[in-house]
Amino acid sequence: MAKIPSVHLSHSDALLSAVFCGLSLHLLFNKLEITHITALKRILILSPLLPVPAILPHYPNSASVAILVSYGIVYGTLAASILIYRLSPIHPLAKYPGPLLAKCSQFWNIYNSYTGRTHLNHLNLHKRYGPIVRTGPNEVSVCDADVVQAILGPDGLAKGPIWSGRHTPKRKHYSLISIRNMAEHLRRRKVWNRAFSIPRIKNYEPILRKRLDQLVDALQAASRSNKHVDLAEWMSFFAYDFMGDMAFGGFFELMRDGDVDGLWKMMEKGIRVQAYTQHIPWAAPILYELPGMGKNASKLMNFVIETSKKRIERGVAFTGEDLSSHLLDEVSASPQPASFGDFSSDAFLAIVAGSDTTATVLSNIFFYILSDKMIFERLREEVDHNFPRKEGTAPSDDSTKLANMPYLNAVINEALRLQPPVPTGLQRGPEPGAEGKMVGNMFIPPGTGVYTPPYVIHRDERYFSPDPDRFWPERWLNTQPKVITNQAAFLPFSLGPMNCVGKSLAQLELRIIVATLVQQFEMDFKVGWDPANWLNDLEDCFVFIKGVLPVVLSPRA
Ligand code: HEM
Repeated sequence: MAKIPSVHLSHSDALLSAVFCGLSLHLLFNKLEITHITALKRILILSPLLPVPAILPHYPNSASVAILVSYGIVYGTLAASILIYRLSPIHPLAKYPGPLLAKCSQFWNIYNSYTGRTHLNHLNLHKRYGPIVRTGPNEVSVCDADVVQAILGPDGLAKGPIWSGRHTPKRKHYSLISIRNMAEHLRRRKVWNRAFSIPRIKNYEPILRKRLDQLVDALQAASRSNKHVDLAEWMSFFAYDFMGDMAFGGFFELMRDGDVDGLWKMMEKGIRVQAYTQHIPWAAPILYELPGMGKNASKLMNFVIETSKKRIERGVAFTGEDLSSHLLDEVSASPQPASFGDFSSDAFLAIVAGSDTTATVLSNIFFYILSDKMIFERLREEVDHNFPRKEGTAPSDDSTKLANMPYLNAVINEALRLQPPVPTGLQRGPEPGAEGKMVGNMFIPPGTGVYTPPYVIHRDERYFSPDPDRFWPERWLNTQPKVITNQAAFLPFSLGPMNCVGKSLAQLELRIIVATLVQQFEMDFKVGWDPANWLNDLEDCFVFIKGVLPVVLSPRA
């Protein structure tokens, strides 16, 4: 065995050298956000060996004890130094109040994600501590409409640190949503803006109508069996099939075949894993190496990669205009297609970002309107008035009319307000490597994540009153003088240059589906089912993961 060199220092100086090594590691990690797994492993494994030559002469009979002592002191010092710094008044976020455990460690946030209660937790924290709360060692949550505009708006911050932890480490290519460099984000966003511009969305209406007809037929068939259906599952399958059409011109048939390939389940499991890794970007590469952790995300990604290849083979002439035709620039005279890596990452993003969110909002809308039959009836009256059944007109015939139906849009807005599908995770921060930045009167130090949690802001009575916790669509109708409905504090699709690019498409989907189903079906919760289950089962895993919504349907006479 190779002889370990030794350095002669007194016992206490030798131990101090290990303390010094631990402090230096803290300084290094404080300066640099190291996410390169090999570099991280090397630093963590090799650096505690540096003090060993000084410690060894004091343990002449056992080199392994000397090594253990060195590792113990280095890691112990590193942990203690981090903790003391985080709780000390010199920490740049020291002036913001928050729970002690949150200031100490991100494990507090991981635990909250594990319970699925992050949205409720943030709500309680803001009630207790006020508009700015320190929710992590290097994190704050802001519930103040003016500052929120400054954070998310055009002069605001870049995507926050959670996006480093949400990116699958082995993938070299980033999807639009996880790009933290603002200039690069802007560059990649252009093609998405084009694909989801209002005139383009008109072109997608026939695809939406085809899938809507399929949904209505399937629900009618299900209603004939006299059994209840899980309406939330149907909304998910519908949204997934439609996003498959939108992104690739086809390939998904969950409404027809059920989730035979386990695609929806894979997506949900992947979402849960990311909800943990987002809190500790530096450890994400290590976590993803644990057995089972990245399995579902990579299975789904592989499925999307295969589908992307098939889509390229088919070409726009076969599929018609879809998101891929824009990402691949297929209709241009001198095409400048995205690389295959960027294309498949963005196609993956469209499927996840576009299906789960829409399905959750649709499910929430039906949950709320079935909970209050007066609302259901008022909505149906408006739909019937605009699309009289005896004249044979249908809501899907006229999207412009749908956009101008006040009560329909009030119902949709109210569901988006009370249960925004991204309840907490709108996070921004200074770009990696950049200096800190002022937003409003707040200085945001480098490495900080700033949350603007819609779930909390939407329930603040400064912005929505009276009864901010009540589902009350009338608040959106501007008919009563004392009602406050502050549009600037309404963020279900976020704000600014990194907001939801699919907002107009999503609104179209919501209007068409809700108006059609309300007009075509009688519906009620399954007898004996407790509606309180629905809200209890909503879990904040960055997006909401939902439970079951058992509904009995019958075609309207
Ligand atoms: C009701 C349904 C939807 C809601 C509530 C919603 C909400 C959101 C939110 C809150 C964000 C995060 C923005 C941020 O970090 O500031 C987002 C991003 C995004 N959404 Fe949606 N979304 C919905 C539907 C859709 C649809 C149908 C698509 C179509 C593909 C879509 C595509 C995207 C994309 C690509 C991003 C990333 C944008 C970027 O980083 O520039 N979303 N969405």
